[in-house]
Amino acid sequence: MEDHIRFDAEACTLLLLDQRKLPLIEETFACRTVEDVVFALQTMVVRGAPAIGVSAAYGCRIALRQAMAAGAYWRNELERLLSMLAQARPTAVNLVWAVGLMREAGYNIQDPRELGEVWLALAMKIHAEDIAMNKAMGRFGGALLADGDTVMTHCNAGALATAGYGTALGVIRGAVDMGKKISVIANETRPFLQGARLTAYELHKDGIPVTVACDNACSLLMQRGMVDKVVVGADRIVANGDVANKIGTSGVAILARHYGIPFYVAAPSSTFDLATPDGSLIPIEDRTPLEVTHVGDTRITPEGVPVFNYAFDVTDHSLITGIITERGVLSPPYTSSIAEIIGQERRP
Ligand SMILES: CSC[C@H]1O[C@H](OP(=O)(O)O)[C@H](O)[C@@H]1O
Repeated sequence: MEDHIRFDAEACTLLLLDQRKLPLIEETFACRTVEDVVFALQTMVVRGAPAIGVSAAYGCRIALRQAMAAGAYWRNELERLLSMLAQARPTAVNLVWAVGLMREAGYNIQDPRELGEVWLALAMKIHAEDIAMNKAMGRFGGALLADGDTVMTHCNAGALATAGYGTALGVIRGAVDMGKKISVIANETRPFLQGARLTAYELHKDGIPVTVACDNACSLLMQRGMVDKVVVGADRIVANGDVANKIGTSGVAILARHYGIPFYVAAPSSTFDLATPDGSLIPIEDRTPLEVTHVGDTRITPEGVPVFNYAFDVTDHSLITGIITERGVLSPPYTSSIAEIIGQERRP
């Protein structure tokens, strides 16, 4: 599934497999303007921190084409569009990371046509690098799983959340590629159901045994010894190793600690935010109540009753057994291992 994000350079159009409609309908959503890309990000046509970053990189190229219609004022218009793009979703640091890389690459280029070529090449490099990083994580993380393990995961940190192969699911694919028999428990992950709809879709297509579990079953499954390890993705990992990930992740981590089950996070270096010292400062996205009040088009809560719909929570670094990256597996104390391994900044 390395083609769910495609860019038609001639038409300057971003083509996305519409994840709102999976697993029942496979349909492409076309983004011809920055407004289309922002819509796709905010409504989760495309979602997942690395996939958000790759889509935003192509979104910058679209912004440039759009800005050139402003003639002599194209730079001002471009900056307005880039700012709109960078603010589409607040938690996954990959979004501002990608837009920042594009801005940096184009800082001194005066000719918009030259800038367009530079930005297209960089977006394609970010795209290819993400897949390569995921496969490296698969090798490092796959070695941590044992033949016969049942691995719980939360949300979707697979090919659909990245440019391809996946982070948490990349670790599972890496172990399978090593010849290990791995079964997966996919927490359904209300309210958007990334686990039930997307992780189950990916792994079933790959022939990897997967069972969908209600989020509420987590403790029972662990208590009964049905979970050997937990591997999840991340949207932002900060300097002390605190991790922002899909709502419910911190609860899974607390339960894993209680039952003595190793809890791993898999994420590329582009998901780290070393400028933020700890998880209390990570912006947590507050999404539309409609995702909670409705399942599809069916209302399930009484009119007039308010709901919470925080999209992420923060897992304390003390609950994390290891952080799997493309540069190796980080161990506690994370403040020093992150500074040592991730702090050596490398550009794609
Ligand atoms: C490989 S990072 C995927 C990460 O992003 C998901 O959030 P969303 O579906 O809202 O974009 C979730 O936190 C996953 O772990």
